[in-house]
Amino acid sequence: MRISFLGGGRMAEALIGGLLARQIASARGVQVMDPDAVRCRTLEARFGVAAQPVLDDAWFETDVIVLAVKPQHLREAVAPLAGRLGRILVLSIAAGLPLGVIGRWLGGHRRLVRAMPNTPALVGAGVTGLYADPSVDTLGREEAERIMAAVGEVLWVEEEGKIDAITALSGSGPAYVFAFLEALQAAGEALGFDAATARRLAQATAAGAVRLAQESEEPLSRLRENVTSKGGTTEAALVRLNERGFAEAIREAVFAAHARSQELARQLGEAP
Ligand SMILES: NC(=O)C1=CN([C@@H]2O[C@H](COP(=O)(O)OP(=O)(O)OC[C@H]3O[C@@H](n4cnc5c(N)ncnc54)[C@H](OP(=O)(O)O)[C@@H]3O)[C@@H](O)[C@H]2O)C=CC1
Ligand SMILES: O=C(O)[C@@H]1CCC=N1
Repeated sequence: MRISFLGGGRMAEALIGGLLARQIASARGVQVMDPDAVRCRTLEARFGVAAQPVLDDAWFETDVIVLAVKPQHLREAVAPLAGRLGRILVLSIAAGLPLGVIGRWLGGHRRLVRAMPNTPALVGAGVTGLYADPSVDTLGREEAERIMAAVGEVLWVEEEGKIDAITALSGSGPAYVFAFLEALQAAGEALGFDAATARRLAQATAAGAVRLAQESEEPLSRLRENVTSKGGTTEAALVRLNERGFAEAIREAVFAAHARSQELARQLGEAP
């Protein structure tokens, strides 16, 4: 597959790494356009792909264009693409921007897929939600899925609105997990461990708990109960978490991210 990236930042780098490692594309089949020439040189040195700060005709000799710039920059970034796309599949990973808006910016292009990955993609452990414009054929869907599967799990949704929900849950989700780990590390330090030891204990606990959950068919509540001896230490901790409204705080956080994803396009002056 030939793949051109508009934007060569963190997510593009994760995707390029996964695509090359899994041989879904060869280095010769990947091109990047990013206005930062230093960034281009970094990507060229790391992956052997062609990266440049300008769009030329060769960049359009591709099967798929991945839109990997910040939502706030996307309108300006895609303006030079309008009318030059033909049958190229456009795969947007930008948060909060509906396909209707992107299609308009692309001069009415409909061969569009919207994806919402997350940063564990950097280590091949991402999860991505995908939504295709109804006009996209099976080949287009397969191409999009192969690209995103190079960096982790993929999940299709049939309603575009669900991409905003995926953004709130798994797109932003790694930050909630890191915030939890930071808090656990800080508590460990307060109990007298040095930072490295507290971090190691927090990370090993989270990794082990997630693996146990993945390998178990039990509901998560049962796994929690299995740790919680009556009158024991865990119960003492969970009482405090509940008093502090832990579950409500997570719910409110996810709903805030969801609302933000829904309002991003409106803030850019675009109705979906
Ligand atoms: N980070 C995350 O957790 C996730 C991000 N996303 C989405 O992925 C997209 C990319 O995010 P991320 O990789 O984190 O962002 P980065 O800022 O790391 O990468 C964006 C890159 O695009 C470049 N750029 C800016 N303007 C243009 C332009 N006109 N043409 C081409 N390239 C341009 C930027 O250059 P410069 O820095 O010089 O401006 C930068 O190198 C965003 O839309 C985001 O919503 C999706 C899921 C998760
Ligand atoms: O914070 C953001 O807007 C992006 C989208 C999901 C994760 N990061």
